[in-house]
Amino acid sequence: MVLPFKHEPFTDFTVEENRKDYQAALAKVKGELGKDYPLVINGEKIYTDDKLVSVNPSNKKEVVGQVSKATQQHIEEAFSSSKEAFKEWKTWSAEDRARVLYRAAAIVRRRKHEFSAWLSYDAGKPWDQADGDTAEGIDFLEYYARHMVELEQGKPLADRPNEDNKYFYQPMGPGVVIPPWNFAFAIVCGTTVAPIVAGNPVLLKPSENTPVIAYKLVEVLEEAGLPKGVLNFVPGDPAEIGDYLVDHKDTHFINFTGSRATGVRIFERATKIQDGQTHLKRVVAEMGGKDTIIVDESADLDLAAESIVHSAFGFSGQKCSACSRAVIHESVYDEVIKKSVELTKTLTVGNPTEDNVYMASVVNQKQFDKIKDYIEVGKQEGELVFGGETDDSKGFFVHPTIFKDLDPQARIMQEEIFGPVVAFAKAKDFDELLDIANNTEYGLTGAVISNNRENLNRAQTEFLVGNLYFNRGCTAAIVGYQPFGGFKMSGTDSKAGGPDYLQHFLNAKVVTERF
Ligand SMILES: NC(=O)c1ccc[n+]([C@@H]2O[C@H](COP(=O)([O-])OP(=O)(O)OC[C@H]3O[C@@H](n4cnc5c(N)ncnc54)[C@H](O)[C@@H]3O)[C@@H](O)[C@H]2O)c1
Ligand SMILES: N[C@@H](CCC=O)C(=O)O
Repeated sequence: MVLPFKHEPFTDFTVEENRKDYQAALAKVKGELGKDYPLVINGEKIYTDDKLVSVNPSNKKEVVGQVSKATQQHIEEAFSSSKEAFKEWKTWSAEDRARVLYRAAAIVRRRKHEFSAWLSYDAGKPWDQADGDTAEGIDFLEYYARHMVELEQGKPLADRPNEDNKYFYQPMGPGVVIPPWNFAFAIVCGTTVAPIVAGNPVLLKPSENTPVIAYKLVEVLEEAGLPKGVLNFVPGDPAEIGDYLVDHKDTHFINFTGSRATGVRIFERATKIQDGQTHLKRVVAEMGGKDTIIVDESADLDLAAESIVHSAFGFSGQKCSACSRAVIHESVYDEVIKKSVELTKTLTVGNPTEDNVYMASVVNQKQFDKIKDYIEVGKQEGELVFGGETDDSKGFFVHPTIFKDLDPQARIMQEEIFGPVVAFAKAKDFDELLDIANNTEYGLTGAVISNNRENLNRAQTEFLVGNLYFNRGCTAAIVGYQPFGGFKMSGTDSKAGGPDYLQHFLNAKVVTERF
């Protein structure tokens, strides 16, 4: 019997036994570091000489694994295998496809800390963040499986005398999944299994930063009974195979999550019809954010500081949902900054493959350098009130950093930093709080900390973001509870983990019969 969907509980690391279990998982994974991982095409494991090397971002000398790189020739083979696999896979009932996902969820659940430990190594995730990432992956498996079974019933239509109308969904064909590194299990898993459970074969090109944990998902799905060719694993250099995957005539959909620059490039390229292409490509592109928490004069100021600090610095701000702008009513501005600084002082920074720290390193040298540059920009544009330290001698460490007195048009108020940097700005009334919140090209998440119902009601329609939160932080959406996706240049508002998501990978069909 399949129980109703309920999200996977998080691990409480204040419990000694849970801490010990996590340390045991880290030790197990440490014993498996440095291995070689193959491409997987039509179920066949292919090792190439050219490799992506994944290192532990908190200890950059430690090699997590080496993953074979796919060439354009491998992509051709993967498309052939997908087209062949589609013939069978599309005939499976939704229940049978869903069972593969339920089984995969059970496998991951049994090995939950092990998956999270891989995330601590491959993506530099602190324990609670890794645990949340793995739990979200399990949720995507459980949620999309149930939802596809429901969707297979189609939707009701009006009927007339002597006429029967049916509305139902059919899979589209092979497509490409291109995820980011920052939810290296959850987003890879969700963006892959959604089109698969809908009946489509997938070519998965994981991020070059976190290919090892992506391979672990491929292993699990194979163990769960996914037929060969339905999921082809084609890691590689995006400069060599990115456009090739997107442009390919056999690509029916591109399920992309990542930066605005890459998303826009994919969106544009996908509109060009290639020789031999017989369909329009669908593009799901979930992109960056410049997310704001606004605090009015009626707010609980401790709650405001807690919401800002945890949304800004959880996983070192490397979430599309992270709070990078705090816009505060002038009457409570100084107090909220003071409380935020006090709370930030309590956060620990270290190596999550050794300790249960609040923050770890950022993902790589490129991100480290970029964030460091933004900290210098912030010093010119505003006043540094806390943090600013960086150290890349062993890992890519950036300490939590707070700036105040920013002009709303300042670069650090407008550009996505994707690091542990938050900028405070002041507003004179609720109109100005909302104006500043909306003055970016992004529209992903936001939060309002307020006890004024009129202000909350206004924000509901006037704060232009896909995911808006009242009296809590702006991160940590949960599958089935807060479907996720952004407005404006944050993306196509696909609402991952929600009731409209699978339709992005399905063709709706109407059949009418006259009697
Ligand atoms: N909106 C969301 O749901 C969401 C979720 C997570 C991350 N993000 C965003 O993702 C970004 C961070 O992730 P990232 O650094 O991996 O982003 P990125 O754009 O650099 O890379 C994302 C993916 O695109 C691939 N890629 C790069 N160039 C490509 C090309 N020319 N063609 C095809 N694929 C290409 C990469 O290899 C990777 O797999 C941030 O901007 C963050 O806000 C958004
Ligand atoms: N869904 C995640 C963010 C994903 C992007 O990085 C959240 O809600 O915090």
